[in-house]
Amino acid sequence: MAVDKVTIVEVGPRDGLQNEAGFVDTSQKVALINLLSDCGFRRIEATSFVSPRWVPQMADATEVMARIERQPETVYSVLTPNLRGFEAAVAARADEVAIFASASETFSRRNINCTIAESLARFRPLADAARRAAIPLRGYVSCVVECPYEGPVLPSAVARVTAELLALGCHEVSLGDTLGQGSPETIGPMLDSVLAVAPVERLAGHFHDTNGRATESIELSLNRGIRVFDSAIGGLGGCPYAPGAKGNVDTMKVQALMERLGFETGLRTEGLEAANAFALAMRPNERVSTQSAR
Ligand SMILES: CC(C)(COP(=O)([O-])OP(=O)([O-])OC[C@H]1O[C@@H](n2cnc3c(N)ncnc32)[C@H](O)[C@@H]1OP(=O)([O-])[O-])[C@@H](O)C(=O)NCCC(=O)NCCSC(=O)C[C@@](C)(O)CC(=O)[O-]
Repeated sequence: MAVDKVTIVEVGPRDGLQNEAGFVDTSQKVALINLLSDCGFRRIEATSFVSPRWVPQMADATEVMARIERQPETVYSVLTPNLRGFEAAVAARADEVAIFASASETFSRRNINCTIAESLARFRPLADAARRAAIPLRGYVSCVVECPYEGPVLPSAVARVTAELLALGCHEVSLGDTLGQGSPETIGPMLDSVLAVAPVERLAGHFHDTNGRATESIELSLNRGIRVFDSAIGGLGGCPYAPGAKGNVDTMKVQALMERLGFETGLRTEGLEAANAFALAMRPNERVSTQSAR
């Protein structure tokens, strides 16, 4: 019988470390990514080319990309908010770039300092440049069920932004429960709405684990046919513009869930344990709370 496969996108080095209090040394970031590369991940989100004034933790993006030991089969992806970030990502030999929009207006303003419509307009030249350079483009939608500033988010708003990102040329859109407040009761209707406008094979789940219910949301998403999930080793991180949000769902938890449900991830247990121990050891006690660039 063919085994059903799931891809885990390891986002700890970016989504995790962007939120740590105090600057994590570049060597530590590089060592973490190298350990993750040894686990068999085919997709690692390594860093982001954003404004260092907004997210100081990612100020060493170019150096991180230059120093990691790349596995030939692994895609090293980076976040890019604008054309400037894209150009820096290309120069750093990123294999994939990710643009990030929000389903909530206030989160969009707090995170990237523009409205949702403005963000989509800003992404267009970036998407065109990515197409010309044949660099795969990933999209994110933040706040798919709840916004830290506006409260519950309408499923139709998530579907609208997802459709726009796909129209821009994203090969995949990752649905972000930024605040980690999702449950099957809220994730279900959101997925219903998104699946009405997007093919399931173009979607990924990105769940933070603030309430410890991320694996329930993943299980529900699996039942709807989603086979790509983002997670962070050691449960690292959060989002600097989502006060109160805890880290991404822990990669070890997702791996255990997939093993229990009979899905193959291609990840090596020994490697995961080593990377997990390293991530836990590098995790400072305190996180950044709300940051403001202005
Ligand atoms: C989008 C901007 C740049 C707008 O920021 P802005 O202030 O409106 O734009 P700006 O053009 O005036 O630029 C401000 C400064 O940044 C510089 N700058 C401008 N662009 C770049 C660049 N690419 N790389 C390096 N520097 C850049 C620019 O040169 C200027 O420098 P200054 O004059 O102050 O010295 C800013 O808001 C920003 O960088 N935001 C990023 C915020 C961020 O990274 N948030 C976390 C990631 S999203 C997330 O975690 C959610 C996700 C994806 O995981 C899914 C989920 O869970 O929901």
